[in-house]
Amino acid sequence: MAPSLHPSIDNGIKKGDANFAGGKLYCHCPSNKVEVTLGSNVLHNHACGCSKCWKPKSALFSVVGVIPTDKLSVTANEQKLHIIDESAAIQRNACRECGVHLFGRIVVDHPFKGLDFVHTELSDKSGWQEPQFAAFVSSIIEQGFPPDQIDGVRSKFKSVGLESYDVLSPPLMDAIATHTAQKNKAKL
Ligand SMILES: N[C@@H](CCC(=O)N[C@@H](CSCO)C(=O)NCC(=O)O)C(=O)O
Ligand SMILES: [Zn+2]
Ligand SMILES: [Zn+2]
Repeated sequence: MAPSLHPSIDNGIKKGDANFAGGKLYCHCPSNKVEVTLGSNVLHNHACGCSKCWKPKSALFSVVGVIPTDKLSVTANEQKLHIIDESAAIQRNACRECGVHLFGRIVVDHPFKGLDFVHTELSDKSGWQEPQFAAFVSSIIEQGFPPDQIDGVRSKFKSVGLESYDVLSPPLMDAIATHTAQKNKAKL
């Protein structure tokens, strides 16, 4: 059986709703769930193969999108959250009990500062923006995926309409490079 890329990708992608207004995310604890309320849809939703993003059980990829920080609030059981790695650019706030990542916040100078990274599969609503592309695909090899099977992964993404990249998509990489160029100019 082919390995699961992600449950929301394996059987084809369901398009989101352009007028979707947001909803709540819940961790996987059976009770006293951490609850996060999002006041809008997400942007730049994508599959991510990196080793740091939270993936559901047995999936090779995470699906992660961004939302402005001021549209996100923790509305229940915040005391269960802890930051996985304080030194990472994206500070991933996870539930201490079930391990699910509720949101990742950028606190350092970064082109995406002001945006939080979230996993819309933690919501019980549909209408969230669908994944737009696959990022950090080769990173799954770093985590042990057989390199001779990576073409199959890229083909599977293609068959559901997603381009594969080994970093982020070109428009997002351009935004990061523009930010770096501006910082470099400021130093001259
Ligand atoms: N090969 C590494 C790549 C990790 C990486 O750079 N991840 C990206 C994308 S995360 C969501 O798109 C990133 O920006 N990371 C910053 C951070 O995690 O703080 C690996 O697989 O670990
Ligand atoms: Zn939990
Ligand atoms: Zn990632």
